[in-house]
Amino acid sequence: MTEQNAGELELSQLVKIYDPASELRAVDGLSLRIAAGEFVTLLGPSGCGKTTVLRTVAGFETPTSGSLTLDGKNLLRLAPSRRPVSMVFQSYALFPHMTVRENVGYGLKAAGVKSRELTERVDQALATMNLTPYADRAPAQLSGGQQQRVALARAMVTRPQVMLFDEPLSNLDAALREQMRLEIRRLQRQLGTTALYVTHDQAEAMAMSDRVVVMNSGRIEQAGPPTEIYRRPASRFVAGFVGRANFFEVQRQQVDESSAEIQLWGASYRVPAHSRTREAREVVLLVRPESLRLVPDAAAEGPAAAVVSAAVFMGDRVEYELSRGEQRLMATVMDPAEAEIIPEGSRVRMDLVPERSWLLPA
Ligand SMILES: Nc1ncnc2c1ncn2[C@@H]1O[C@H](COP(=O)(O)OP(=O)(O)OP(=O)(O)O)[C@@H](O)[C@H]1O
Repeated sequence: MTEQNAGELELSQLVKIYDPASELRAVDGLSLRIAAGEFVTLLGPSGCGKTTVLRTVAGFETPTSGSLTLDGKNLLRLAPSRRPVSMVFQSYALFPHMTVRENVGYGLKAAGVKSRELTERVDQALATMNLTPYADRAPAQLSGGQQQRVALARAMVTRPQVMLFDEPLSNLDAALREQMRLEIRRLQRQLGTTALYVTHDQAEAMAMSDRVVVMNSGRIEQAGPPTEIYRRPASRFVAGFVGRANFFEVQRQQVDESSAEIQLWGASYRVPAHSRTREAREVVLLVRPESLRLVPDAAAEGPAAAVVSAAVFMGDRVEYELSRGEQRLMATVMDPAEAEIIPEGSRVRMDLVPERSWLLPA
């Protein structure tokens, strides 16, 4: 691999304390290795430290302690402008008095790239982002989506080893956001650039990332591919933060490291289990809405019985809200026939898909 294409980023034991008097750790001993060319997303609630991590990699913040290396070289010693890193902001941060072409070429000009090469590279970046017809416009004459594409073109034209994204799609409408997710991902793959992306939108994180890092209070709760985060969450926090979740308190007999026998609703099920359930005193069963089965049954009673309190038709699926005493549960049924849609007020018997359920420490 060439120097240009490498880009393994390693964050080790990063700590950031903004205000020594309060001792609040915005980032609390975070370690993360991001492979060259990998797309990693930091996901978590407001204030969990995502932006601080990103800004530390960019060089806009200095960590209180810890190390940061790129391909083994210490990044902390380099000023922000000397780091082979570029950042795309939520607010686009374009220069309003410059044309699109000038905005995109700005970094190359500052780096002293000669005018012929500069023109070629800018033209290429504009073409990649479908911006050629807008080259001579001012940012104010573009839509939000077009402005964000200018910001992307400006970030990629300097051929950074790492691209940082700070909630870049938050200001766009839903349809455009979905389209831009794919565009950013395609561009990142094509360039082979390492990407660190910050969002609090879990769908965005799932759709774009090789790996999702779920953060809470400055620490990593779990890091893994989207399927693992969704299907095999390590904690109740992760399960509840990523996707929608029903939790049931259950008794269990551990079968082995990765499965357990549980009793629920008067039946026994064998379910996959987190390895830490072996030592845990209390466990909880996660059942995603699409793994909760409903059987209409006017005579249903006992713990498996519930009442449909809402049935919402979403086109490709129906989303049910169920009530069982005080508890509110969610069930999703994909693409049901018209006659299969269960009306509000109906009694149902619940069943679960055991292999799609997941036992975790409470
Ligand atoms: N410049 C600053 N000075 C003091 N405290 C700060 C500063 N920036 C962030 N913090 C605090 O550090 C913690 C982490 O903030 P950070 O912005 O990294 O979180 P975040 O996960 O990106 O949140 P959001 O999703 O709301 O942007 C918060 O408690 C925040 O109040």
